[in-house]
Amino acid sequence: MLTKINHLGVAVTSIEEALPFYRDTLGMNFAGIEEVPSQLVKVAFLSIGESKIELLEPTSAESPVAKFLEKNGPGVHHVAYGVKDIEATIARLIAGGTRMIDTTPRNGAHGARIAFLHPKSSNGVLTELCEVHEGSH
Ligand SMILES: C[C@@H](C(=O)O)C(=O)SCCNC(=O)CCNC(=O)[C@H](O)C(C)(C)COP(=O)(O)OP(=O)(O)OC[C@H]1O[C@@H](n2cnc3c(N)ncnc32)[C@H](O)[C@@H]1OP(=O)(O)O
Ligand SMILES: [Co+2]
Repeated sequence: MLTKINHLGVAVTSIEEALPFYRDTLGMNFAGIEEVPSQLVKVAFLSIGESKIELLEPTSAESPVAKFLEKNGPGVHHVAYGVKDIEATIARLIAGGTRMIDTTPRNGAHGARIAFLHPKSSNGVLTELCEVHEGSH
C-alpha cells in the first residue's frame, strides 16, 4: 500500500529565514520553491538521498499551517508516504475505519495527488498520502 516516506513537512514562519540552515548548514540539495494555492502554502523542497524535507510557509491567515504555527510555533508538521494508487489506498483506509481529512485526492506540490489522514486517527501525527510515479516527485 505505502511505498516509502516521500517527505517530512516542517512548518516555518519564513522560508527565506529557514532555508540557509537546511541548504547551507546541513548541506541538503535545494530543489526549488513552489506555491500550492489549494493548500494556502508556499513550499521549499530539500533533498538528501531519496528523502525530502518540505518547508511550509503559510500564504494566508486561513492556511492550516498558519493555525499550526500560532498554536505550536515552527516544527515538524506532517509525514508524507508515497502510494502507487491513492484512490485504492483511501478506500482501504476508510473501510478500515480511518478518519480521512480528504476522501478524494487534492493537488499537492509538483502536481502530485495528495490526501491527508486526520491526526486523531493516526496517533497524533498528521499523515499525508502522496501518489508518486516512477521518475517524478
Ligand atoms: C503542499 C502539500 C504537499 O506535500 O504537496 C502539503 O503538504 S500542504 C500541508 C498543509 N496542508 C494541510 O495541513 C491540510 C490538512 N490539514 C488540515 O486539514 C488541518 O490542519 C487539520 C489537521 C484538520 C487541523 O485543523 P483544525 O482546524 O481542526 O485545527 P485545530 O488546531 O483545531 O486541530 C484539531 C486537532 O488536531 C491537532 N493538529 C492540528 N494540526 C496538527 C498537526 N500538523 N499534527 C498533529 N496534530 C495536529 C490539534 O492539535 C488539535 O488537537 P487537540 O484537539 O487535541 O488540541
Ligand atoms: Co506535504
